[in-house]
Amino acid sequence: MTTGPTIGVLALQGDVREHLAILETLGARGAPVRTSEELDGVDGLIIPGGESTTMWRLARSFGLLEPLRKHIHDGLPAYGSCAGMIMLADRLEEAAPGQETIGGLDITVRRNAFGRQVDSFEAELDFPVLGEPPMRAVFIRAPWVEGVGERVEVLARVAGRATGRGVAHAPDSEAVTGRIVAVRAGRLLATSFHPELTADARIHAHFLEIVKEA
Ligand SMILES: NC(=O)CC[C@H](N)C(=O)O
Repeated sequence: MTTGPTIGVLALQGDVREHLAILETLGARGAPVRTSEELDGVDGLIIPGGESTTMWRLARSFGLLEPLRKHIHDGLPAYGSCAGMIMLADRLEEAAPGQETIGGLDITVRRNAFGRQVDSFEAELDFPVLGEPPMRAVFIRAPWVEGVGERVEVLARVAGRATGRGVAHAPDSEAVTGRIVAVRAGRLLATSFHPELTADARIHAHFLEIVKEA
């Protein structure tokens, strides 16, 4: 019997259900991951948006931090959105005291980079590997990528055409224009924004391709 890959969604905290729902629309098998046994059974892992400090503390107290590090070091494909990007970063700016990450991606990520009063905004992003149309990206207290290592491919940057959403304001476009918000290095993919909150499934489909190649 041929079956597709199983994609785990780290289910300690954050928007787990939204990722599982998108996987379902793509016909992929999603599975929440809370234990190291559940982690052993997946072919790829999504780390959702949420709050990276909470996710880190829970991963540590559930004894998942080291298993996560080991699997990712050994080549498990992983995709992190927002807090998930923070969890995959090798280096953090504005980390909470003592905050650790899983790491694996040779990037420096600045937490809450778009500013305190700018809790939330949407922007159209050119995302060449996904083609047309541009990606409508939702940023919620989002990080940006401050710097990338040599082997990291930059997939998208903020173009400055941002619109306010809810009570938040559009960010000052001069300060944010050109900021890196999506990267890939080998089997690791990360975005500052939340594709799981829009109907656009192209990032998840792209991640499924990475998993299938691996
Ligand atoms: N929407 C998000 O995932 C926000 C991330 C959050 N600011 C953090 O540091 O974890």
